[in-house]
This record gives sequence, C-alpha cells and structure tokens, in this order.
Amino acid sequence: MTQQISALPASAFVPLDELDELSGVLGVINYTSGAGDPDISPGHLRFDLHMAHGTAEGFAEVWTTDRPVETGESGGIGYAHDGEHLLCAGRVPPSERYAEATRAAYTAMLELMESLGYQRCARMWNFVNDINADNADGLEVYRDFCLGRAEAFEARDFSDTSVPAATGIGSLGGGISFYVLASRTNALTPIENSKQVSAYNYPERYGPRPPKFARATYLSATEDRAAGQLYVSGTSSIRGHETLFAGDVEKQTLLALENIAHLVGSETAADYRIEQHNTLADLDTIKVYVRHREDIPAVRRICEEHFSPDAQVAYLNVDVCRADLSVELEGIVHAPRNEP
Ligand SMILES: C=C(O[C@@H]1C=C(C(=O)O)C=C[C@H]1O)C(=O)O
Repeated sequence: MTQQISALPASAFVPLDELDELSGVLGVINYTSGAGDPDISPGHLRFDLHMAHGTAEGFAEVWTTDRPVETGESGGIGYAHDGEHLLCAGRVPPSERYAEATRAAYTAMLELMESLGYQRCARMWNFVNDINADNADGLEVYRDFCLGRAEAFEARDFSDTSVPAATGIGSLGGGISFYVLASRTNALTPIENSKQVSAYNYPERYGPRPPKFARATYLSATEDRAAGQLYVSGTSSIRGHETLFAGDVEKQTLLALENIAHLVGSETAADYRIEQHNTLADLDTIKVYVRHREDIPAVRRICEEHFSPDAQVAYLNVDVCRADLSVELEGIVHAPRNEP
C-alpha cells in the first residue's frame, strides 16, 4: 500500500544489534540506555538518547538516503546532510537551570541550519531528563526548557506559524538532548488541530513561555498535494488546552488517538489543501511514551486496535511533559494512500 519516495526523508526502526548491516545512512538515533553527545565519526550522525531502561528495550531510528552524505560539527551541534535533508543534534548537560543553555544550544542549531541552507525545519525531538521536577528556582524543568526554546526561536525570527512539529518528552538521563530534521527545498506546511489550542497559544498557567511547536507538518517534494509526508507531533490527552482524564490511562490513550485521527484525517487535510485521507492505520514509525511501566500492556492493547499490524511501534517508559499526562504518541505518515 505504501511506497518510499526518495526525495522525502526515509526512516525506520532497527534493533540495536542489527546496526552493522546498514548502508546509505544519514543518521542513527539510538533510543538506548545512556545519553551521549552527537558523534559524526561514523560518517553519519550518531546520537544516543537515554530512553530505554536497558539495551533490550532500546531500538535505533535510522534515517537513510541514496545521496552522498556530508557531516560536520559547529558550536556543539553535530550534523549530517545530503543536499536536501539535514539531521542535526545537540545536548544541554544536566543543570540546575536550563533556559539559558537551551537558548544558546537552540540558537547554535538554528544558525547552523541557516548557514547550511536548510531552513525548512520539519521536525524536532526534545528529551528532557527530570521533565516534571522543579529547577533550582522552583520552575518545572519542562517550563524552564520551553522558556529557552521560545527565546531562541524569537531571536532567529521564527514566527509561531513557522515552528516545526515536535516532541517534548521525559528522558532517563543526559540533561536535554535534541535532534532536528530540516529540508532545503521541499515545501513545508505547519498544521494545527482544530480540537486543540495551538501549543504556542497556551495560556500562561502552563508556564512563562508557551511550548513552540506545530501539531504536525506536511513535507512535500513536488506540487502534488497527495504525495507528501506527515510528521505528527507528540500528542496527548489534551482538548482545548486542558488535560482530560487525569489518572485514567486508557481514556487518555483513546483521546490522544482521537486527536491524531482528527489531525491526519480528511477534515484537517482539506483545511490545508492536502489531498490525503489518512486514518490511524496509515501512521508508522510510532513512538508511544508511557509514564508508568505497568500501564504499557493496556496502552499497547488499545494501540493495536487502531494501528496497522505492519506499523513499527516502539513503547518507551518515560515521563510526559505535564504531570497529569500518563501517555503520549507520535508518528509519521510516510507515504500517501493510493485510493482517493
Ligand atoms: C503533549 C504536548 O506537548 C508535548 C511537548 C512538546 C514540546 O514541548 O515540544 C511537543 C509535543 C508533545 O511532546 C501538548 O502540549 O499537547
């Protein structure tokens, strides 16, 4: 049903012990048992995130390309690019306060994107250790991170409607690790969910500066509005701007899925002149973040009722950006459905 289009980014999940057999690699993001700094010594970007409680539950997200890859490092940001897509990564070490270092690291990354000519920022992932803990000033670490990120985007003249799709999720160590996918020429459409307040418009009660991200982005290599890819941000049990069903992981999972179904579905697509009619069964390379390990079987059961049996799905036991959220999901619609 699906086919890969080489002008668009390609990614798949690969077991950690099968990484030797890869070719044509732009980047390998290891969801593994320890964090590291970005590494370009393999001739592609390699980045370790502390997202697994042991290597047995880890996996690698591998980005491939059929073009030659160049790598480099600038201001602590490691990168790999192939002339059309850039993957870059950075890390803010564990600290008592994060806003300033986050602003600096994000600014370095946005400057790098500009200097290399990859300004269409499609997707960002942010992994925040102790995300719900207070920093040294009593501000929640996630809110502290959001403050620095917002300042960096503003300093680089990113308007709210040009911020990427993103994930901001807990991690098990390493401070704040982040990586980004940006494009040189492909058309990028940021997408919002009409059932949710845009994150960048959240009221101040969620923190001094709102989280700057789009609910999804649509990336297309041609004029054909049916042929693009859809990057779905981390999505949770939020309607309007409020958390619903705190303490009920099953209801939270169902509402998060409903949010994604609406975001990828026909009604939203029509609003953005996207000629696709996706359902949850079109989502792939899905990550499901579950706060309490004991909830994973129930969440998995609900997910399996909605996703394609062919979809790659990874379950990670980490904290979520609001203390009252137990679950969050993200994924990519890699290629369009053939039927109208
Ligand atoms: C779950 C939400 O936000 C989370 C935090 C994000 C961030 O700060 O980059 C992005 C998506 C989600 O991972 C939400 O606000 O709906």
